[in-house]
Amino acid sequence: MSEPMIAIQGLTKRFSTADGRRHLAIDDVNVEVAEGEFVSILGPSGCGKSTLLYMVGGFVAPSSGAITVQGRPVTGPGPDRGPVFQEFALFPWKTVLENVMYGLRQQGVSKAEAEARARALLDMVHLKDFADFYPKELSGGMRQRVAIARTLAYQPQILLMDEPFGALDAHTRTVLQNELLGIWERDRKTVLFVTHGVDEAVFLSDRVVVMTRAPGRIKKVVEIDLPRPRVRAELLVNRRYQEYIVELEQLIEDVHLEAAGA
Ligand SMILES: Nc1ncnc2c1ncn2[C@@H]1O[C@H](COP(=O)(O)OP(=O)(O)OP(=O)(O)O)[C@@H](O)[C@H]1O
Repeated sequence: MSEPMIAIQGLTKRFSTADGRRHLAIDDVNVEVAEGEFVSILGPSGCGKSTLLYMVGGFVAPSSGAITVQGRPVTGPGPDRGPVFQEFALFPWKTVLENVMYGLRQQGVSKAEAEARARALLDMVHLKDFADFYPKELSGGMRQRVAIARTLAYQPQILLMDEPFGALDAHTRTVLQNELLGIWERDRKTVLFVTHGVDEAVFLSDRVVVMTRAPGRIKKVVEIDLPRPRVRAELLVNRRYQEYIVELEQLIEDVHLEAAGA
């Protein structure tokens, strides 16, 4: 088997709480993600999904265990891993075009080339006519599209997405899920995608990693064996799709019951 794109081994994270105690957030997580694979992390609030993603991004250091990307240990952020995190807001004082160009300019790409690439990406996320707008003039869905374009601009091999569509209305979420799948099917980046949504996880993913309540451990990894390209209307009447939804809903319910001591 070829080397995994991301290998997470024995990963543990402890935080110090305000009163000086140590809080175990992630406990002995082991998972491998293959190149080009779309893997979602699903679990209850506070189980450590974001922390796991931030550690892969190199923004948070593990307490123990190891993360490698293409065999190289993660020691900090790098251009091979592109974050799409809600709190990584767009620069409000820059236009949409300037926001998408920013990372490229930082990397030393010439202004003309950065602009050409940024415009092509804005076209891809259906925002070509909004290049000169400022973030505050856009809807939440449009802002999230800009954030995705900005990350794609510097061509990371891995996309790290932390509930990127969580704050959007149901219709916009569906539209952006379709767009993300379209982009992914075209250039097959490796994606690690944190979500609370069972249907979102099944629709998008090759595999879904279900986590327990805190401290977050892996409860089960469910392989989603559904044909691609995926068309929502077809999946909704697909019996296997429905079975995955039921299986994952049941797993999430079990996680909550276990935590309640039932
Ligand atoms: N910087 C930090 N300092 C102390 N504790 C932290 C820090 N970051 C996260 N935690 C704790 O680690 C645990 C996991 O948090 P995390 O945000 O990773 O969970 P999550 O599964 O992403 O939650 P949600 O689904 O609600 O976003 C929580 O108990 C949280 O309070």
